[in-house]
Amino acid sequence: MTTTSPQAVAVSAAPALAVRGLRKSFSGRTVLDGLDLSLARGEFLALLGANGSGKSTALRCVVGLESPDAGEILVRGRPADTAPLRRRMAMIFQQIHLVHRRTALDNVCAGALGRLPLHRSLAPILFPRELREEAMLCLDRVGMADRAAEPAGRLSGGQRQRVAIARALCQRAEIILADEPVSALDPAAAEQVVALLADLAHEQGLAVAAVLHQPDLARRHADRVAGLLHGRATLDTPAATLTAADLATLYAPDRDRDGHADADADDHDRHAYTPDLRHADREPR
Ligand SMILES: Nc1ncnc2c1ncn2[C@@H]1O[C@H](COP(=O)(O)OP(=O)(O)OP(=O)(O)O)[C@@H](O)[C@H]1O
Repeated sequence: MTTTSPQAVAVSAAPALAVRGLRKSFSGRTVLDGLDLSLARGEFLALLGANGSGKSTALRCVVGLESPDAGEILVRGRPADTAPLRRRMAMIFQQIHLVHRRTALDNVCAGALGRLPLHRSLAPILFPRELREEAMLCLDRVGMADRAAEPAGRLSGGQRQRVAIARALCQRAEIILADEPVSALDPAAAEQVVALLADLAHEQGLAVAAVLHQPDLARRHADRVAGLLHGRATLDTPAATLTAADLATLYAPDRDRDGHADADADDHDRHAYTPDLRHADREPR
């Protein structure tokens, strides 16, 4: 008879990703101030927050592009400080990092480089047939199979972002972290890419977090919204119940670190940034 240890049960029930007490300063300036976040399998989380609130730094710390000063990053309950656990995460950026002269298919195959023997990863011609087949399935999943042979540089921004997502799938990432994936896209392409990220969470069980500067997109497609203010998650709410008041608190320039109004802020600062709240208070989905 096999028995499961309480520790193993705790790990299997753990969220796909948990961030606890994350701290990061640059030159003595606090950017992350004890950030807590969690992300479940099958969940699409939108990260909102004003410029400079620490969203990119948080994602960069999670994937290991920055070293946090303190805090814990757990993947399925285990510290994410080993290469195999880090490979479970893929990051997608606003600036899409594809090799433009290579085909979409080659770029997607590159997602598997971390698990290929070195000699197979040196030249695309050596990508094994099985990998190319897997990459084709990934391109098909993002609706780009018919452009597989096209050099990435000839694709539109939205198409390139979908190829970057296919590359994350080919990496077999379980967690996708997207930093402003649609900020450079037109509204239709942005809607398509965010809907795709939501589908990957809901249909494939991936854990997906995306920094968005469009509360409306978050409301339409995300399950949950976390809002960062001065490097802390001060808002955590189902996306469907996100209110104009939530957004006003998050984006008001005159909020202190606890989200309270700062009586000293002058009127110019107070009106420096007004998010588009026109649709924020409509009925939940
Ligand atoms: N490598 C770095 N060195 C110094 N300062 C940095 C570094 N990276 C980020 N910062 C600073 O940390 C603060 C938070 O930056 P971050 O990019 O995380 O914010 P953000 O919420 O993603 O903003 P945005 O919405 O504008 O992308 C900013 O003031 C930024 O200048």
